[in-house]
Amino acid sequence: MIEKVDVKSLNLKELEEFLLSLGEKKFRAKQIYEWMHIHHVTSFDEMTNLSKNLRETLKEKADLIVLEEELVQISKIDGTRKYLFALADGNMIESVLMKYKHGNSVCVSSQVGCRMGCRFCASTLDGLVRNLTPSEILEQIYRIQESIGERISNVVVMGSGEPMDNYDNIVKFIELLTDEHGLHISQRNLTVSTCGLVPRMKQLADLKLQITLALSLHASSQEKRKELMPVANSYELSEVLDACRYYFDKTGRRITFEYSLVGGVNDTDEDAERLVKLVSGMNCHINLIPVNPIKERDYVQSDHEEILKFKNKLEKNGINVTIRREMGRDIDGACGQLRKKFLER
Ligand SMILES: C[S@@+](CC[C@H](N)C(=O)[O-])C[C@H]1O[C@@H](n2cnc3c(N)ncnc32)[C@H](O)[C@@H]1O
Ligand code: SF4
Repeated sequence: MIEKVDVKSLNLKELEEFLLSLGEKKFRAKQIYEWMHIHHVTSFDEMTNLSKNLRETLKEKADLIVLEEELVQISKIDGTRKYLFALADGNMIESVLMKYKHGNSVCVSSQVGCRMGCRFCASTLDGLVRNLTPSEILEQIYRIQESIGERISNVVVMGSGEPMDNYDNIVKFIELLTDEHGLHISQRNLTVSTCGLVPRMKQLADLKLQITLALSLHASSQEKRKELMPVANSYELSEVLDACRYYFDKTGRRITFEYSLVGGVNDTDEDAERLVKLVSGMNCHINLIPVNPIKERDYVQSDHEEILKFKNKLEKNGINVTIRREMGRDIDGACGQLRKKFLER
């Protein structure tokens, strides 16, 4: 069987080449591109300015990737929505919509599952199933925008999966998401979070994009990081921080460090002091995240007082720090949990 072309993962130039290969005029590509990336139609039949013949050819030769909304949970506390989407092959992924005063932000998944094995994370419990295509990552945003009837202005790649482990597809996704002929989200409104795959972080830096890179740090010593994140067995903390400095040098973009506070594990005074030393002199921002306990592990959240103490220590040393608001506390919290619960059922 000849494989169909995933047209939503093609940039305009590639789509033009595809149309030319079908014996069609180049300008058809722009029309199809707009139907997919601006109007977010769900079938070739809705592309009404194309001839019937062309629509039939497209059905035969191309795939129009569309996600199916399987379930939505809406937080009564802050309106956060958690979506479970079905992919064409039956796999499930989750995405989150957070409503802020400054606009709507969507957190997307980059893989089905994850193979990085971080101890506190529900996404990795069953390992990696597969990478998501650029179209499947984009679709999470398009379906959510269509379902709420409001524009999405911010995107964070912080759902299930390690984006730097799906590098080429993520870079293509960024190109399509920020393209002026599509949804045209500003690069500055996009954050990509990584557990610290050093060579890929440097490769991304070399593209000199204006996106924010977030590093999941979670520990201030190599030993403790290794305990929480197996990826630390491959890269020393010093190498990961050097890659962050490299990213800043190439892009001028301030790095965000994510630090999930786990009670009794990485939340002591000593941890905070080491963290201060580690990032001193760097143009960065630290996001403290009270860990969201998952039932498969016995990690617990730090006490509220400990969290404040930790934050104050950083602030006193001139570090930009925020405690991340726990959005959607009343719906299946940690990413990967909703999918896991659904699969178990
Ligand atoms: C799910 S990951 C996805 C992006 C990328 N793989 C990474 O690790 O940065 C996004 C962030 O959520 C954090 N995270 C995962 N499970 C968590 C939990 N149970 N509680 C709090 N934060 C968690 C991760 O450490 C990471 O900083
Ligand atoms: S925290 Fe990120 S890298 Fe680690 S297992 Fe979860 S999704 Fe994967």
